[in-house]
Amino acid sequence: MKYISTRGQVEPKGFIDTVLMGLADDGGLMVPEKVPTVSESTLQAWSKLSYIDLFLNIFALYVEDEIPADDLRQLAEKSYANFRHPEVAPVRQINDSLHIMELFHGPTFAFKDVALQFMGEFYSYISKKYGEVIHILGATSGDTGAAAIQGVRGKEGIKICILHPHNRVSKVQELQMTTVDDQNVLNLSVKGNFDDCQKIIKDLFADLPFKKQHHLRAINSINFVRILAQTVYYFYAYFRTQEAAAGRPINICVPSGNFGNIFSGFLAQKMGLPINKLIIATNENNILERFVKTGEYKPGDFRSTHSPSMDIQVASNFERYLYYFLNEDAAKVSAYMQQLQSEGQIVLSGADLEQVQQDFAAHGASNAECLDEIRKYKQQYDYLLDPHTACGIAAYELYNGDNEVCVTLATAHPAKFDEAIILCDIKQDFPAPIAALFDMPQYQTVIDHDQDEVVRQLESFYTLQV
Ligand SMILES: N[C@@H](CCOP(=O)(O)O)C(=O)O
Repeated sequence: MKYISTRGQVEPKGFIDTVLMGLADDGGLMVPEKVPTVSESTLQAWSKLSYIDLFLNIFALYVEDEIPADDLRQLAEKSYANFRHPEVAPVRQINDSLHIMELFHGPTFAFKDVALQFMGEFYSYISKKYGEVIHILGATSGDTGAAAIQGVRGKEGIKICILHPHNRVSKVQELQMTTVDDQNVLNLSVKGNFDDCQKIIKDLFADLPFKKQHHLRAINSINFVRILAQTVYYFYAYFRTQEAAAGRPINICVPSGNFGNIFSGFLAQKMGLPINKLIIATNENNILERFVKTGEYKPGDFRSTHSPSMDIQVASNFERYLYYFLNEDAAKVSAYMQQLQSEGQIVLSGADLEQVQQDFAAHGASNAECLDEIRKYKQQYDYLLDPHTACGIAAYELYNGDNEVCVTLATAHPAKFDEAIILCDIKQDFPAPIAALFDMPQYQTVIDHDQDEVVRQLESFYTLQV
């Protein structure tokens, strides 16, 4: 299995080099040269596997012999040992048509742990086995940062710097990141929004001499391994719902900001998982909804919402979708991305738009809708949704058809977003690890939205002996 760039200017790479490269050196995103497909009989055989065995079977198709099978098993077992649920990602049936896959049983109570616990172990393995220097640079709207830091804190040979938007993440998200006192962690709180943070890190990754000199590694979903690790739970969700669905089509509804989570579902579908509909849920930052409904992909005005992890206008994995949408034509992808940069938009119409609408349905929930869903599900089912999952539920209610079953992905635990829960007049008890954060000192550097300042911070952090 080799990996290539969506823009076609990178020599094919193996799995490990692809992970280490992160953002492709030509500015594109790495994708498998050929997506492996699985037969019906394989799906049948996989449907009874435990989460870890399923993970190993799927990874085997992408990693081939680059990592010995025993090593990969150890890495996977270590990655999921800290999850609070033995199934890793359990599925709960809420009513006849709705199932919720709880992806928040990892150390930082968000779906990001599922991939980032593995990435932490993987980077540590690569650092020990090959002596690679691992200097992680990432941007977060709240959840990725906390999960990435948790995945590598205190690990030898690894340093991590995370940019988050100052005062634009929830209090718990901020505490999860900034109460970590390990010397290998640097939190930069940037006066700006998530898109500003993501742009800074992408520009630094695109500066190849800088990237090489400082051994920059990515943990965001620009890194293909993030996508792959998330693909596993789509298979798991499908298999765990099949019995209750009793032959009815199964849809999956996905709260998504950076398009990484939903793209993992798209990849699972491409591999042969018979997901009926992929439903994108987002908030008032509804670029993805507008794209699916009108064909116009155009970043709009940034809004602060009750679901801050999805406060994103420029969705980085959109480019991976474009690549497959354009029949893997890298020259066309480059032209579209060039157009996005110069004209600020991409517009699809006619048969192209119809194709997009076959691939996805999408809904951007308003702030009011989000809170209404939280109240409603607490009242009707005594189930407390976090605000991102609530946006997902709003989308499920709109797009799940009669006689269809839907798995909505619960991407975070409500305790991470008490600001929204309080607005619904609901009182929740915090799980102990979250409650403990409020008594801890914080470590972060607040900086202006200024790339040169980030460079200065990185240069001193990466040369620091820890
Ligand atoms: N919602 C994310 C934003 C970054 O997305 P990623 O999937 O590319 O890491 C967050 O919580 O940080």
